[in-house]
Amino acid sequence: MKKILVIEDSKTVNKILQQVIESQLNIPVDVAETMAECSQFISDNGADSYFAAMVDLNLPDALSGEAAALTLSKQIPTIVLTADYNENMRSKLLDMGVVDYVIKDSSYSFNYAITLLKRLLKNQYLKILVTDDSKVSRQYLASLLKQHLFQVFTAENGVQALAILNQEPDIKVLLTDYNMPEMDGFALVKELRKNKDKQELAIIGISSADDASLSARFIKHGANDFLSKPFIHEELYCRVNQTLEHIELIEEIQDSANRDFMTKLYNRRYLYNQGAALHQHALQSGKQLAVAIMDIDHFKEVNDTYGHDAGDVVLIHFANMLIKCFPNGLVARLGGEEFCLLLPELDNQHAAERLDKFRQTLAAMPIHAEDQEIWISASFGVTNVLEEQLEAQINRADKLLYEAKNNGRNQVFADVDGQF
Ligand SMILES: Nc1nc2c(ncn2[C@@H]2O[C@H](COP(=O)(O)OP(=O)(O)OP(=O)(O)O)[C@@H](O)[C@H]2O)c(=O)[nH]1
Repeated sequence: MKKILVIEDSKTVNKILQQVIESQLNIPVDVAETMAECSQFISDNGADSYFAAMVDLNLPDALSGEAAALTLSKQIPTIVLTADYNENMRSKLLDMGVVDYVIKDSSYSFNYAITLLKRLLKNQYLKILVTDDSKVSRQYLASLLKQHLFQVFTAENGVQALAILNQEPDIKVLLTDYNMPEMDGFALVKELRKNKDKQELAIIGISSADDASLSARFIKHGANDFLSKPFIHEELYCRVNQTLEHIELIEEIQDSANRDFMTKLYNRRYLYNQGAALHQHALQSGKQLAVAIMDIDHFKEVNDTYGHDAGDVVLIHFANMLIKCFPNGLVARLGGEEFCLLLPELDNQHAAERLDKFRQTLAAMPIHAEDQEIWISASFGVTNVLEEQLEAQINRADKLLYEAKNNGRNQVFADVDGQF
């Protein structure tokens, strides 16, 4: 795992940074108090072993930012820590290619530094497309975005941009100029908004034209935001980061609305929405879809014997085991101690065998809760008879579960011609 290199002569500051980075980001930290130590770390471990560096601008043996110049020369993304701020220093640092600078004037500064690192960690997996007919602007934008570790693609006009977006459908942000040959920025946004909403693809319009109405027109065509040329580095980063944070926040809200708060499994609503798509796909493609319903046996007794909190631990344990054993399945908590599992492209014989293995593993080891050992078992019903609607198939699996319960519990009932 790559590390963070902190170069800071104040023991208090480097201790705080190390502790916060390791606890919040779970990333190991090397601390150097001088430029000489920093050099040593890099030559001992290799620049490649560092994900980023946080560098104090004034060190005892490097009074004017030489340590930051060193880490930048080794291609280590660098965040500068400084005690004071002036305009001259700001533009000098940004021209050097630092990711950003943090002014050490309050405890909030450390939060800001950690937020920056979190952003960089996410950016390395995010794809951005820059569309501009001017080669200079395109390359300039691309190089600024690469400093923040984005995966950057470039296009010369709207037509090329559409082709790239077709090949790379997970591009998350498009930065587009307005005036371009073949297809301008408005036409591009209009075309894209036919099937990609603001969540799926964020669009930031850019133009140097002196028309003040461009920003509003870009947004009315469906852009998320707008940037006027010329802009300073920080404005670009702020706009891109703010747009991404907005999208990520909505994704978080959507995700929590789709999940059961306690087990973190998907909830009934998500299962019916997402499962319906899997079910339709199976119907149309003639592929298999196994649907299982499962229920912990005598769960009321677990609550009555060990308490409700221990019951919660059992439910979480059961959910985690399901996720671990069926990583490719859609797992949901239907409510109480009842769960549902959808296994695409699996015939019922195999689905039943895998569930039976899960059943045996579950029954073979105790769960530790409230200083006690709790032994549980569960019953299962599973069917791959594709009914017209998913709900009907779930009901069918539920009936098989009912039979498993009536037959003595701790067993799997499948409907492969009743042969399992
Ligand atoms: N701890 C805990 N208990 C819950 C939760 N949701 C439901 N329950 C309990 O789950 C128990 C379900 O009991 P029953 O429906 O009688 O079923 P059972 O005891 O598992 O019996 P069988 O299903 O017939 O084997 C009830 O006691 C509920 O209070 C929860 O979120 N946490």
